[in-house]
Amino acid sequence: MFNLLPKTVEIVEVGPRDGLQNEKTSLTAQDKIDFINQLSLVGAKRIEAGSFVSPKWVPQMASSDEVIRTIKRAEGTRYSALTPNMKGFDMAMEANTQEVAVFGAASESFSQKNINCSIQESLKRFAPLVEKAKQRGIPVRGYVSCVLGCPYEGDVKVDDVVAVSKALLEMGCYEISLGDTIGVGTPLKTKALIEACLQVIPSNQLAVHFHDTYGQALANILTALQLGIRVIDSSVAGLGGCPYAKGASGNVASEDVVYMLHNMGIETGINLAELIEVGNSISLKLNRKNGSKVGVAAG
Ligand SMILES: CC(C)(COP(=O)([O-])OP(=O)([O-])OC[C@H]1O[C@@H](n2cnc3c(N)ncnc32)[C@H](O)[C@@H]1OP(=O)([O-])[O-])[C@@H](O)C(=O)NCCC(=O)NCCSC(=O)C[C@@](C)(O)CC(=O)[O-]
Repeated sequence: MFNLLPKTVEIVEVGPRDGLQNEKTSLTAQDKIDFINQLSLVGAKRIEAGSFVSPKWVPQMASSDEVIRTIKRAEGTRYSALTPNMKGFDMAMEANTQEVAVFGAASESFSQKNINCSIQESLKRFAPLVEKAKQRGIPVRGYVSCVLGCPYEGDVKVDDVVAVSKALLEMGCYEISLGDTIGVGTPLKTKALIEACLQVIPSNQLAVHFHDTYGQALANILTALQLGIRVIDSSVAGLGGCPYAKGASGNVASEDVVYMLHNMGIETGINLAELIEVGNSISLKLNRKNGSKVGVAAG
């Protein structure tokens, strides 16, 4: 039944960005630096460390510059940041960011609410950014939001997701992360979506990014694994959500994903016991309930 399962999976820890961007308590730059350093120490190999977006739109990410400059970079770990436009990209480069991500959407309304432009305009905005990144040897990840539903439009067509994903790939993004922004996806819909994306994107260039609003994320991740996906985004303690997707809960908790994978014999390079400690401590710092079932169960 599970004959396609891999020996290893890459976890992209998005807690310091997707997690913190939607928390009511804004952390100091030093708190964020400590948090990211702890994630590096537990063995996270890919960490989304910040976001160079307008501080008027997302004040929680305002200190990304200082954070990325100051974190202690572990050997073999990649630290990335979101960059919606050239201004963000230039700021990311000044902070010596190793990898950046552009973020588009498969829904027009979400694109407008999130980055204040249409899908086509966003692609036009990203193209010179990706070109500049290529010239500097900076890898660019491409996010597509609302792949399984939109907070403003409801159902989203699979063809629309495929079209934006293909455009980002052809532009030069090395990996496309499919975002179930409001966590409405279920396994059969996930399967149909990934199968359609695999028609135009090789499995080693696809990642999945599930929010856990309806408790479906692990089932969807298992579905993605069986279809050959090997890169999973998650957020320690299930932090966060998207400020422009009302009602969206946090990402699937990293602890829950790592627990599932390790117990299926799939390696992540992450020390689960230490990750649980990081999840408990950041939850305390943010004065919120730990959103990881594994974190809570392990105490
Ligand atoms: C994209 C913009 C900037 C357009 O915002 P805009 O207002 O259309 O931009 P603008 O070019 O007209 O500039 C307006 C002001 O913003 C400044 N500005 C312009 N660009 C930047 C920048 N990069 N960094 C800092 N400042 C910037 C610019 O300098 C100017 O400053 P002012 O003259 O008013 O003082 C805005 O809409 C924005 O910042 N949006 C960010 C939204 C966001 O961060 N959303 C959350 C991340 S996406 C997400 O969570 C989904 C994901 C990725 O996780 C996957 C999933 O789950 O689906």
